[in-house]
Amino acid sequence: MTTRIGPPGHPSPVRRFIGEQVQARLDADPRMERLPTDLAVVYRCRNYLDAAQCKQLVAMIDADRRPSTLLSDRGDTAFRTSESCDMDRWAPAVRAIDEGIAGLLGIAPENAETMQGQRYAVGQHFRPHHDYFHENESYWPVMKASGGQRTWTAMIYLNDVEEGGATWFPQAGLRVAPQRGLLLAWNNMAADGSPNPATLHEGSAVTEGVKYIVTKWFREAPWVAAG
Ligand SMILES: O=C(O)CCC(=O)C(=O)O
Ligand SMILES: [Fe+2]
Repeated sequence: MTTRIGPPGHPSPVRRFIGEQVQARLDADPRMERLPTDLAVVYRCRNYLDAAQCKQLVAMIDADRRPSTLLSDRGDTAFRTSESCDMDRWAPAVRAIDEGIAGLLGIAPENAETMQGQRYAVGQHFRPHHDYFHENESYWPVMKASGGQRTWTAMIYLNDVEEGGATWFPQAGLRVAPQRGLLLAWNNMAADGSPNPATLHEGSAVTEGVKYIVTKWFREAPWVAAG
């Protein structure tokens, strides 16, 4: 999750295969639109969720939110200032959406971490980071044993935001403004299955209003919850 110097990982046939399979599936799905960059594989789907589904997830986030945490022990509390929560995977509404996203990507639902809800108030942000694990960080052995590398990310905006709150990929040159129901999905790996540094992204600060999202991170193998 950090932006340290040095290669974050190595090529991998398994991750390469997952990348190709999911990309082929999304290319064939008329709902999906590939965003214009050669540096990363990023798709958008407008109105993936309807207003009622979004409203229900927002209410669940509001009921359960607490200050967000970081995986890396960078000790920088200003890095991710939003609030977040694990969504209850057994709640019927969450379960249906979980399974829907896994089906959309064609990845086994077991490979996904628990869906995470996130809320940003005015001024809150998530500074530029990678969703993949840096394999030279101290947390890697634990992550490797619990499903391995994060391959694809899927996130959904649950509301329109008055101003700010875009998801910005500074290296890939993409900026996506929040829009209720819009799903964004990208491969955190490069074509050879190694972590792709150009997937660096931030949740820019909200300047007016509040922003709600849900995020799903898919592992290369079935995910085993820590603890
Ligand atoms: O809030 C955003 O737009 C990005 C969120 C994000 O990067 C994440 O949850 O990993
Ligand atoms: Fe992220």
